[in-house]
Amino acid sequence: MALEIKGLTKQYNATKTGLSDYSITIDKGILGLLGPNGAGKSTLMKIIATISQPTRGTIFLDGVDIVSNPNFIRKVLGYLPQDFGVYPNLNAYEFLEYIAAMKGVGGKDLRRRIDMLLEGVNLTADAKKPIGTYSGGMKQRVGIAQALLNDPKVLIFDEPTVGLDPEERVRFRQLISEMADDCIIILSSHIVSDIETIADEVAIMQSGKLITKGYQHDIIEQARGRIFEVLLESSDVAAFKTCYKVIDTSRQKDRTRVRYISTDTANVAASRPVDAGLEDAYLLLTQHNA
Ligand SMILES: Nc1ncnc2c1ncn2[C@@H]1O[C@H](COP(=O)(O)OP(=O)(O)OP(=O)(O)O)[C@@H](O)[C@H]1O
Repeated sequence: MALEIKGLTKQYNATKTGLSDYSITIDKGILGLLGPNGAGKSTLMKIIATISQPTRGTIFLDGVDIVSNPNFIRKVLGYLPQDFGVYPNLNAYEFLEYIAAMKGVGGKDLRRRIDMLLEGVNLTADAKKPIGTYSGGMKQRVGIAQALLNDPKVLIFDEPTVGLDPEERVRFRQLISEMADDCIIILSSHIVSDIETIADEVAIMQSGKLITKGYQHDIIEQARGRIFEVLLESSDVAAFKTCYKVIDTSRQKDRTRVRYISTDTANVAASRPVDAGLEDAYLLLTQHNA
């Protein structure tokens, strides 16, 4: 199973472009979408979920054009939008029953499936309370459960970890990892470490364009030899930031350890090269293409 996206463009109006000639092939497994605000992540997800129409371009799922045949993907789609809304007076169980009816999911196994999903997102104990009384993270978990109701083969999660505490993030990761052998799973996040721990492959986007896509180690490789650390007098850090892209700083007694990107070999005295991670590569690649 594969999604083949070619030349996808979304022009919202004369000045706003959501996607610009975007092409990517997405296979089974978990693909993490990373990109700064406004990169086009939600636009891409909405178009794949057939909520929004592209201005130009094609999307084929297993050879079928889903822009002109949206029902082909809708039957196998689970989607958690960024602005997921719930009915505050329904409890989680009733809400999932309602969504099941909307999706045409029924049958004698429905009750068991809802119970299993509520267990999967750790809401069994609260399933009979009105959703209006839930915390943001609990509502998000209802959203995750509804996306899984129809045993989807294409799963799209727009910022699924927003509001989840570390324990619930781990639970989410386990839940979708179990499905990844058999599904195309696309998720976006602003939190690089979330993508790092969840995704097999990563697509970095910016200004509606794909910058790079690949397995994490191949993307990290692109930052090899470009990441350095130096110990500076704390009073010198502000000036340093005007010359270099600083990734992180940490106070060390009276000095500050600065992690930074240099596209030349570092020419700052006392700098040392350090191993790159996904966050370093992300910042390097998005800075380079800005
Ligand atoms: N309905 C809309 N009308 C006009 N412009 C839009 C609309 N939706 C998105 N845009 C614009 O399209 C671009 C891409 O937005 P999009 O929401 O897809 O980015 P994103 O990567 O999901 O950002 P974020 O991480 O902030 O959610 C932005 O410039 C945004 O302002």
